[in-house]
Amino acid sequence: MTTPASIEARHISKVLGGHLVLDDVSLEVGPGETHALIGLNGAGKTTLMQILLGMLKPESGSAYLARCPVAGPGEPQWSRVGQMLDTAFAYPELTARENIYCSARLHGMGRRSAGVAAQRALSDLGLEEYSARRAGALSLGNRQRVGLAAALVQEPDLLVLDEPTNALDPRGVIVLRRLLREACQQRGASVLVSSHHLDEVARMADKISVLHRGRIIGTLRAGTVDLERRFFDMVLQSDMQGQGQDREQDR
Ligand SMILES: Nc1ncnc2c1ncn2[C@@H]1O[C@H](COP(=O)(O)OP(=O)(O)OP(=O)(O)O)[C@@H](O)[C@H]1O
Repeated sequence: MTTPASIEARHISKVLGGHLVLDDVSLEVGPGETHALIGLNGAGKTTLMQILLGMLKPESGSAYLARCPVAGPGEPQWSRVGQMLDTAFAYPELTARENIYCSARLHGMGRRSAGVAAQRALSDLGLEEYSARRAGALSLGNRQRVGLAAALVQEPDLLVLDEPTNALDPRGVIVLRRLLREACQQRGASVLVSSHHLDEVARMADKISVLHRGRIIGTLRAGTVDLERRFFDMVLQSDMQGQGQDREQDR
């Protein structure tokens, strides 16, 4: 029996370029849950996602996917994981369909089922008319759609998506929101997304964590009114506390 989906960071700290970019970060995304990570540029969102996906090692703390440590013995079942980090990755020389098909194969699907799944993913993301076009010749938004189709093609139940909507048009945003909702409802997926768009996050996520200067400084409920103001209040308060502590240390 497969373990229920979950994504977990436990007390993760990370130093990059001599700076502490993640400081004791913990969060958990349960099965059937969409959790959004919001924060200003440079807050540490991508770094945290890279650690959760085993692409970077933390200085301390641990990451778990479906309760399995990401580093160490008993690695997670990577076929259950769909991810898209930073700008959507696609082999520029391959067509949209070939990119998505490759992703399905790399996630362990057989030839026939990968072909069927790639066709479905192309259709889900509204990419059919571009299916035979080289990824390198697509617009930014359509390349992001290819990246998302490649992340979703094998119907993963562990999804880590870094700013998945930043190049999408409003129709694409609605489509992605529906696909993520279906993943949660139909296969109990755990979804972690980062975004700068608070109103969009409010529609997509069950829970919102605010990451600021490498620390989780609070959580917001998706239904909260005036999310933007609450976000900035939280950031400002954290900065003021930080300045107060600096002055104490200077004495
Ligand atoms: N390879 C690296 N070497 C040194 N510093 C790095 C490296 N990668 C990231 N950083 C620094 O780590 C911090 C966190 O970066 P990260 O990309 O995780 O932030 P982010 O929240 O995803 O930002 P954005 O919203 O702009 O994408 C930043 O200060 C960044 O400059």
